[in-house]
Amino acid sequence: MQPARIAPRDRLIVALDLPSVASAEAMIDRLGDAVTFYKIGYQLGYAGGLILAKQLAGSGKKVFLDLKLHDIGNTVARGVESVAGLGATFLTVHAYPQTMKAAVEARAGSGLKVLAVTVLTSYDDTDLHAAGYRLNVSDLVEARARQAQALGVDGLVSSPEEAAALRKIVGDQMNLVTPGIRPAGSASGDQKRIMTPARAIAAGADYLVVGRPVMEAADPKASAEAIHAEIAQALA
Ligand SMILES: O=c1ccn([C@@H]2O[C@H](COP(=O)(O)O)[C@@H](O)[C@H]2O)c(=O)[nH]1
Repeated sequence: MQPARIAPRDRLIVALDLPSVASAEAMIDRLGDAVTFYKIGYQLGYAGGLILAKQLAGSGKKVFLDLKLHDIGNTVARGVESVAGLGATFLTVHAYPQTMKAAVEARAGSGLKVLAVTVLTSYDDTDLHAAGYRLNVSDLVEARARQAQALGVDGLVSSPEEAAALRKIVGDQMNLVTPGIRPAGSASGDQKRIMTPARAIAAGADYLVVGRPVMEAADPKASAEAIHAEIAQALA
């Protein structure tokens, strides 16, 4: 079920959820060769992180820009064109048809892959209903995955809880990228749909996104290496 094309150590994507480029650079130094793939989201992106993203990509690390774009199609397309020049591997957009269509068209010819965020991993059914949706999480994730696939989106962001069902729907052509990863004993924080690294890989996730369990660890490098070991064991 797991695509052989992904190097095992690239399956861990560490979220650089930090307040400044200086703190991110210190963390990258500390993590060294334990991390090959970094995610930059709102916190660091709005604090100079897009320049860091370009430098990281230029230095041989892989970069996931988790910008979760959602706007009118023209604005999304122009934004994606700008992001395509940064050398990132992945960019997120919210899984709305106009947004996904614009992003896919705008990334054509670049190396950038567009990921659609299906339903945020901090949401459960109650949260979705409070936001005005009638569907439950699993049905909305699946409906959005089908739309994303039909529109040519490169991958999906979901909880690992949905990974097995999504694999059946989209096969192995779309990347399944899963936040909501919590090694045994880690605090869940605001995440509501979580799994351990080993269970997420066994469920069919391609990439595991991990932030606080690494960023807040006493020894972040040891934490990342422990996740790699769990991934390797699950793949064996
Ligand atoms: O549905 C989603 C989409 C994105 N994220 C991002 O992943 C990391 C998770 O961080 P943790 O500290 O491991 O919870 C964070 O940057 C989110 O913005 C997500 O959690 N869920």
